[in-house]
Amino acid sequence: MSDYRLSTEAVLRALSTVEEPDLKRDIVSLNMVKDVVLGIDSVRFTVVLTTPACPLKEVIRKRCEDAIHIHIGADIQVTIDMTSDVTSTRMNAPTLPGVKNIIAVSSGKGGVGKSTVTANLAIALHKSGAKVGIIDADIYGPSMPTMFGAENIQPRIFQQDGLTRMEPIQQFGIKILSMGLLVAPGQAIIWRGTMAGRALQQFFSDADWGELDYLLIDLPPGTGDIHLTLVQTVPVTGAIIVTTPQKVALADATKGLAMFRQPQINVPVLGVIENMSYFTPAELPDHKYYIFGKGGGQLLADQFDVPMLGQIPLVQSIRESGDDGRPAISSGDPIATAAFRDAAEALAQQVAIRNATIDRTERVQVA
Ligand SMILES: Nc1ncnc2c1ncn2[C@@H]1O[C@H](COP(=O)(O)OP(=O)(O)OP(=O)(O)O)[C@@H](O)[C@H]1O
Repeated sequence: MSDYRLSTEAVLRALSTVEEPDLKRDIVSLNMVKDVVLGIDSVRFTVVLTTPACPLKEVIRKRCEDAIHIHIGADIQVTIDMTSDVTSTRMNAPTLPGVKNIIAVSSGKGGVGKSTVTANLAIALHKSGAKVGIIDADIYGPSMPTMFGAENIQPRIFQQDGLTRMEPIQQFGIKILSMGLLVAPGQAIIWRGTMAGRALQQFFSDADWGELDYLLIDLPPGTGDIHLTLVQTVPVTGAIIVTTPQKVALADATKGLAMFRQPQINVPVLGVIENMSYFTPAELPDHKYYIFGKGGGQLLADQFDVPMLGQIPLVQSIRESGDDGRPAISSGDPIATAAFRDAAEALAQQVAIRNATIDRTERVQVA
C-alpha cells in the first residue's frame, strides 16, 4: 500500500512548483497541464508547450517528473505526453485570424542573405511540427520562387462568393506567395510604390492561408514604403533583423532595427540573426574563418538589448542549394541544418516570450 495520496489536486499542486524557464511562471497557471489521468501508483498527463520547436522540452519533462516524485511519492510512475500549441496575440484579428504569428524579416542592406535565412528558418520551423507560410515582399529581388524551385508554379486564382481569391503555392511544406509569382519567369518587374503596396495587401486580404503558426514576411532591404504598408495592413507580432558581421552592414542594420522601434510603428524586435558569421569549408567542418569580422551581430543585439537568435556560417552548400531551388536545410547539409535549427528554436522561443509578456501589436493607423 502506498502512503501518499494521489489526486488530481495533488498532481496540479506538485506541478505548480515547475516554472516554465522562459516565461518565468508556473506551468499550471500558464494552462500548460492537461488531461491528468490517475492510476493506482501512476499518473499520466499532457504538457502543452508554447512551440513545437521548444529547446527546453526535455528540461521541462524532467522537472515535472521530479516534482511528482518529490511532492507526492518517489515510486509513482509518471508518463508525460508532450504536445504543443503555438501561442498568439492575434486571436479575433480582422485580417487572417487563422494566422497565429506574423513575423517581419528585414535587413539594413541588400545581399546579406535575408531571403536565404527566411527560407531556411521556415523549413526548420516546419520540420519541428509548425505550420508555416512565407510572403515574399522583396520587390527588388523576389527570390523565393528560385529558392523553392517554384519559378514555373502559379498560385491558383479562383472565385468565391463573387470575390477573386488566391491560393498560396506549397513547396517543401511551406505555403508561399511572392511578388515574383505574379509575373512570368525572367520578366523584369518595375513596381511603383503604390502597386507593390497593393499587391502586398492582396496577399493578406485575398489569399487563403488557412491555419498557420508562423507567417514570415521577407521584406525588401532597408526601410521603405513596403515596410509601412505592412504595418498598416496587419498587426505584426515581431520583427527580426538579418545582418552580416562587418561594420558597413551593421550601420544599415541599426537603422532597420530602429525603424521598428519608432513609437508610431512599435513592432517588438525579436532578435538579430547574423549570417555569413564565419566560413567553414565542407572538408574542415571544425574550422571557422571570420572573414567578415567577428561579433558584429552580437554588438547590434547588445546595443538594442535584444537576443542574438543565431549565427549562420558561410558554407558553399547554402549558396548552391539556394540556386538549385532546394533550401540548404532540406538538402541535409549538417552544418547548415544545425545552424538554422538552432536559430528557428531561438525565434520560436522569443515569439512565445513576446506573446506571454507584451500586449498585442496594434495595426499602424494611417495619419
Ligand atoms: N550563409 C550563407 N552561405 C553561403 N551563401 C549564402 C549564405 N547566405 C546567403 N548566401 C548566398 O548569398 C546570396 C544572397 O543571398 P540572399 O538572396 O538570401 O540575400 P538577400 O539579403 O535576401 O538579398 P536581396 O537584398 O537581394 O534580397 C545568394 O546567392 C545566397 O545563396
